[in-house]
Amino acid sequence: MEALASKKKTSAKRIFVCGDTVTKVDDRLENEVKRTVPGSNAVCNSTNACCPKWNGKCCCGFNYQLLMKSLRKETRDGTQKDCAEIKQSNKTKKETAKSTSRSYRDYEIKDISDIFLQYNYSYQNIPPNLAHIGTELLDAESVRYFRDYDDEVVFLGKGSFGEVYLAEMAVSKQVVAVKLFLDSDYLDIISEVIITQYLSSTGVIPKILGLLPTGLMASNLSLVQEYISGMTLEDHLNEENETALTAVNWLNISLQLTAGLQKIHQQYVLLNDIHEGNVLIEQPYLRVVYIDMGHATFRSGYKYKNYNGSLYTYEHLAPELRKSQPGTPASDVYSLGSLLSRISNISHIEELQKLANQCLLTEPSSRPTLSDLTVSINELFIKEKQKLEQQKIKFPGQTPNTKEGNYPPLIQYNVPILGPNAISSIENDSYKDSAIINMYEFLGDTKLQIGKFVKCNCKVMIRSYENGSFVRILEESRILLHLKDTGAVFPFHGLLPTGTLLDEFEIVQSYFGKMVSVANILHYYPLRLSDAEILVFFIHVAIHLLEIHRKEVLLNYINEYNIMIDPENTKNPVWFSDLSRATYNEAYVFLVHEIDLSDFIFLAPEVRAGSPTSPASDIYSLCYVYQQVISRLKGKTRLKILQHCLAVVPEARPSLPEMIMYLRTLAHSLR
Ligand SMILES: Nc1ncnc2c1ncn2[C@@H]1O[C@H](COP(=O)(O)OP(=O)(O)OP(=O)(O)O)[C@@H](O)[C@H]1O
Repeated sequence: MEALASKKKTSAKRIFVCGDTVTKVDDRLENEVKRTVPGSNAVCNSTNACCPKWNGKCCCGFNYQLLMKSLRKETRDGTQKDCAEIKQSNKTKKETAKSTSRSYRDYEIKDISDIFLQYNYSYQNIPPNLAHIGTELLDAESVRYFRDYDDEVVFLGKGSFGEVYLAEMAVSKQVVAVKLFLDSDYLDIISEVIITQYLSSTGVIPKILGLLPTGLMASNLSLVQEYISGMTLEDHLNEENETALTAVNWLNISLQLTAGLQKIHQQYVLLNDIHEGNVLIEQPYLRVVYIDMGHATFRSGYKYKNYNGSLYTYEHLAPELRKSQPGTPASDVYSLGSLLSRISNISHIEELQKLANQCLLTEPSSRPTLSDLTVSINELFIKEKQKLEQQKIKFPGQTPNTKEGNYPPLIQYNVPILGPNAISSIENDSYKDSAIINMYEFLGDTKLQIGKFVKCNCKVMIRSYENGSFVRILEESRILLHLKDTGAVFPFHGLLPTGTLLDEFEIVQSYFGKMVSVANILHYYPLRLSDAEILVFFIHVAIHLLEIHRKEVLLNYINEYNIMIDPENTKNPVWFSDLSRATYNEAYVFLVHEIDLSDFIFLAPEVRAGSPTSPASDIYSLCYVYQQVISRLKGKTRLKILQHCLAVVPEARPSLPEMIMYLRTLAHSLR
């Protein structure tokens, strides 16, 4: 008992039990290699050039594994004790953890660059090999393992080659997952690391922060990666966990799986081992991330060896892989098909099963390409999106007595079409207006210009969409007319034709020169605003949003760039400027796979996960802007963010009247 207690005490102090360097073993390795292969370099000239899986490059002409084995044997007693603490705690975890253990490590590789080309994956920008890819070697102190109440390191999961622990970077405090490789070959580890690093830019795998030596042997390494907070796809598919995911969520996941794999293949990488345990679904946004590049190959096909016939039991692998034939992009498509099939079972989306069946065809050339598959799943997603968007929205404050259709249908609003001479240009470079530039930079496919409306000799803002559809432009115009009396949007003057096509229309609205966006305020004027001024401004914004919701409109796209302020107008100082995604009495579903979710952090989590928008999702976005403003008020009284305002569960967020009341009380207390 006493011995146990004292052991605990030591372990609590020694957070970095696995933090020694590899110098010692590298020195020994170097000497040994120099002795065995005169003229060669110990861990290869460039570590990257060593691995057979990097396009078949192997620079070391000696039996590396044999050497490592003998070194390991020699040093076993001394060096391998370094990770004793973590391994000890693993022992217990091993018994409880669900093992996805697979023992088909033996493989051969075959260059298949030409096959990637046949799949229309461009050869441009694909390096000949990955010899240039490097990964930072971290020192022990840079990573701190989290410990639970029992002082055990926090275990995240286990695979056949490693165990994964929760930690944080000591300086940045970024939470990370540390994969401790167990009984893995040094070259395999480096291969996994290099391919993971190479794929970093795709955004569909966890980012690598570096490699952490965890003992004296070269293979005593841990991979430090971005922590993905969520469950594996396997957990979601496990019916015991009765998932709350809806059909649109599942289609979102399927789309990300397909588009994500396509991004990986576009880099000439095959994963060769796609299964439910190797996909993480980040909560609450349902971002799909492929983990475990342990079998991934660059420019090459993977050929599993099948000494004892056990490969036949791995049903997620394509038949050609199970027959020990080399893999191609179609082999990954087969494994993807087995995921889609399971998703279709649980979500009851029959059309998805049809697509999965095509992926699961025995003949690789009969399986669909990933681009065809993305198009087909996208069609299913859009069908589901339309169904959801047509559901009537329940706005808070609407009682059973509230009359249905309080307001006229949008079609009743007549949209004026302006003549060719309605707008004259403004000479003095008005496009340099900072607010406009600021909005312009953010809007991407939207163009904003300023002109003079001849009829009233006043400044107007002209908005055009690069890929706009007439139906959408018309709807936005009618919503602007519908909201006219709220004062929450810039007065709408009409549509300006710019070409001969129906989609070529620009929206003309009033423009008040002195206004700035909240983003401008944040970037240029943060210290000029007092807490009280900030509060007054947010009370105005919240009241405007309430008026908009009362008119049964959702904005669906509130961020710091499209809330405009006129500091000199005390009566009505704020406007919402972008109604390109606003809906009247309907929800909006974002095409999640088409947008870079990291740019849309102001959207409510459920919306980023593919669910329809709601009054609560507008409130989330508003609070997000509010939080942005107050968090940048350095050196001032920090106004507390409204409790639950950014809650993950929409029902937990306050209503707008509650928010307004809270902000007013706060403003009152500051007087
Ligand atoms: N970046 C991460 N963030 C959070 N959890 C992770 C992360 N990476 C891995 N995990 C957890 O650890 C488990 C094992 O990781 P991983 O699949 O990489 O190990 P492995 O030994 O290579 O597995 P396999 O047997 O599939 O080859 C995963 O199932 C997951 O639960």
